[in-house]
Amino acid sequence: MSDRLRIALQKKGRLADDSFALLKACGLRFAIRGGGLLARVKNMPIDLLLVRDDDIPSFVSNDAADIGIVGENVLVEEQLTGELDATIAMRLGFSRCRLCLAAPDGGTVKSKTDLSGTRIATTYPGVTRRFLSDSGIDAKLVEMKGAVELAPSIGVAESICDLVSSGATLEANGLSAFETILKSEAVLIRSSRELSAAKTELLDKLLRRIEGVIKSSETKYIMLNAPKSQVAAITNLLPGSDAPTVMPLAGNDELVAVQAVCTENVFWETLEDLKALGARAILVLPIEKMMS
Ligand SMILES: Nc1ncnc2c1ncn2[C@@H]1O[C@H](COP(=O)(O)OP(=O)(O)OP(=O)(O)O)[C@@H](O)[C@H]1O
Ligand SMILES: O=P(O)(O)OC[C@H]1O[C@H](OP(=O)(O)OP(=O)(O)O)[C@H](O)[C@@H]1O
Ligand SMILES: [Mg+2]
Repeated sequence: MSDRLRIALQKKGRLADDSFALLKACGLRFAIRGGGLLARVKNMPIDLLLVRDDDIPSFVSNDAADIGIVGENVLVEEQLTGELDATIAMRLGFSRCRLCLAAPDGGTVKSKTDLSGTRIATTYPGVTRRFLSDSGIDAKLVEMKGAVELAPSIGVAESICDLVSSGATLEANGLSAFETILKSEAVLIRSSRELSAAKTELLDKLLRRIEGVIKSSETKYIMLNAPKSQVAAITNLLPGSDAPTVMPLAGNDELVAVQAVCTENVFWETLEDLKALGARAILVLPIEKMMS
């Protein structure tokens, strides 16, 4: 293989846009067009292999790609159902969802204790089978390729094991989740193969940049004016900031300016609490890049 680092990515779907955006935020310049399988990064020796998400773990395992971005659910399923040399190098925090057991509202299956002797429809036989065996439940799996939420209404299973995010799909089909068997997010995977020195250096650089992008997306710069008497209480409320800068305001003896880097999410509730303590002119600013 050439010395260009090859990254397997989902071409289109729930992972694709955030994967492309993450790599672009890391400074990779590329364009995804038409039906091409390979996109070349213009400013770094990196190629993007654009494929169906299910193929990503095996491509990484079989050396068709050096690394890949895939849902943890797909990685774990492939680890359980095949011989796979691919493990998580970094968690990426997007495409969060959970693999859940769900059954029709008002039906006979209400919890995992009702599953014995029933049929469960799923596209994740490996993870579902592991859960059943760990829980000592003897149920039959009905493997499907998609549209699993329809299985109970067409009479092929009493419950399903499928991905849930907002819960809208379950609700639209009159189903309720009663057990989460796997929590998932997008992950960057690699094999145990040793990479060339050049690729290792490039991968390390990419991983550090991804870390920086994830950290800066959670980090905000907060600026506000506060009554002097409330500075201690106000700085206590700033999420994940340890040393705020406190400065005098020209021509004002009662108020001071407070500025801090918050390393945790700043929610509307925090701003409301700050305001209740007398903070004014509160600004929350994004941080574009970070490196410590
Ligand atoms: N509703 C959701 N919300 C957030 N993430 C999700 C959701 N559904 C799935 N995912 C995550 O995104 C991954 C890809 O989902 P998608 O629906 O695009 O897969 P797919 O239809 O199998 O795509 P492909 O055509 O590449 O095979 C899933 O494996 C999961 O990790
Ligand atoms: O809880 P929700 O927010 O409704 O999300 C869950 C749905 O999302 C995924 O399917 P997707 O919409 O990607 O379509 P697909 O079934 O064609 O993969 C998943 O397979 C569920 O069906
Ligand atoms: Mg798929």
